[in-house]
Amino acid sequence: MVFTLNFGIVGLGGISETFARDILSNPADRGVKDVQHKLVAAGSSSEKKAADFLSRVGASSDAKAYASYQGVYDDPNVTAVYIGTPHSHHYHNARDSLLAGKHVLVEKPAVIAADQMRALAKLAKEKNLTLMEAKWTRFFPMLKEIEEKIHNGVIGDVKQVHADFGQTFTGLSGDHRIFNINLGGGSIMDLMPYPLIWVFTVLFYHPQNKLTKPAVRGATCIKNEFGVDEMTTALLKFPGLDADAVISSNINVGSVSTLVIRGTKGELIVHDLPLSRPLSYEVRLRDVNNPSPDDQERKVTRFDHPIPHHGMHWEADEIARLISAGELQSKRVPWDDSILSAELLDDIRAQAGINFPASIEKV
Ligand SMILES: NC(=O)C1=CN([C@@H]2O[C@H](COP(=O)(O)OP(=O)(O)OC[C@H]3O[C@@H](n4cnc5c(N)ncnc54)[C@H](OP(=O)(O)O)[C@@H]3O)[C@@H](O)[C@H]2O)C=CC1
Ligand SMILES: O=C1OC[C@@H](O)[C@H](O)[C@H]1O
Repeated sequence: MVFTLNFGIVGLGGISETFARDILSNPADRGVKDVQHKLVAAGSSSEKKAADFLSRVGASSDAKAYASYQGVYDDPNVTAVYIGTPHSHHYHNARDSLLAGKHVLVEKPAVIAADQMRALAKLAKEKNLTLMEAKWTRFFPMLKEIEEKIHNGVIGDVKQVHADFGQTFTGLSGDHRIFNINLGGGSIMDLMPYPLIWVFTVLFYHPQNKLTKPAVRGATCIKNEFGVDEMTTALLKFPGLDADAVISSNINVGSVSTLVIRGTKGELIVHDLPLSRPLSYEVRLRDVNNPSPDDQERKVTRFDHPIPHHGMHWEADEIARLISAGELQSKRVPWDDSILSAELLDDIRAQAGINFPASIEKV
């Protein structure tokens, strides 16, 4: 029996379009047989924008176009709402959806401040509804494979993760969400969630870490003329593992993103980035009996993982399975995961000196 999840989407920008196309792709293309998705409604700042969106992405002709988000929340055909609005709006949109009785998949970062995530989790529990942050990369088969290998000691004891995500945003005005402090702009909120996804995968969820929270041991940023961070670097300490993570993000110089995991027996390097959607990796093992690791050739094995379509369908499959099973939260992105990443982003922003308006942080 195939479970069909009826989605409504609010905030019809770039990522909502990618998400819509992915959920409407054939599940067989990714070997999925138990769930499928239908796009039944879209809510926007204008009805025409919503109608054009639905027709462009190939939704069925009975899908409803609304000139408001509330139209989607109140539509009885909608089972789950996908929220693709700017960061500042996630909390309020997710709250409104839950209050209207809808399950929620909310774009990353789910909230501006950790207290907002705590409030959403409490509300979802009270309403008996499924809530998940759209940390889509957590659901990639490649990431699951890397997680398993690292946790099984493929590169020995893991000592350091170096995760950097840079992407340039050129030709945009200060009103654009990426540069607008009132919309939660800057590299920390937009890109840093991905270095964190990798650090969580490799270190936080490492069995020997026993879910011990890392400490932020410093964060520094460069601000741009609009007052948002355009480049940030932070250091995380995992005392349970005796391992560190260096994470960085930038929206000014882009350049070559980096993801290297270093262990006592070698390295695992992720290639074909961005960090949000990588396609391959290599495991580089040294001869542990050789006392001089720097001088020696590594035994290198490469693994390729092409992604069918864009890859956001896997997170949609996850929430469909959760809803079908009556589960409120995902085991791969539980509410505590979203709360912890929000706490770390709060801490990084505080140490880097980035203050958002109180109006977008409040519960
Ligand atoms: N998972 C991923 O790979 C990606 C995730 N994202 C995340 O998705 C979210 C949206 O990003 P993206 O699609 O690039 O953003 P866009 O700017 O392209 O779209 C955002 C949409 O939100 C709505 N909106 C509501 N209020 C505002 C406002 N005050 N200013 C601007 N837009 C508003 C608009 O839709 P409408 O007019 O229909 O209401 C707008 O089109 C962000 O949280 C971002 O972090 C972004 C890119 C990739
Ligand atoms: O989530 C994201 O990943 C890819 C980036 O292009 C985008 O700005 C960001 O929001």
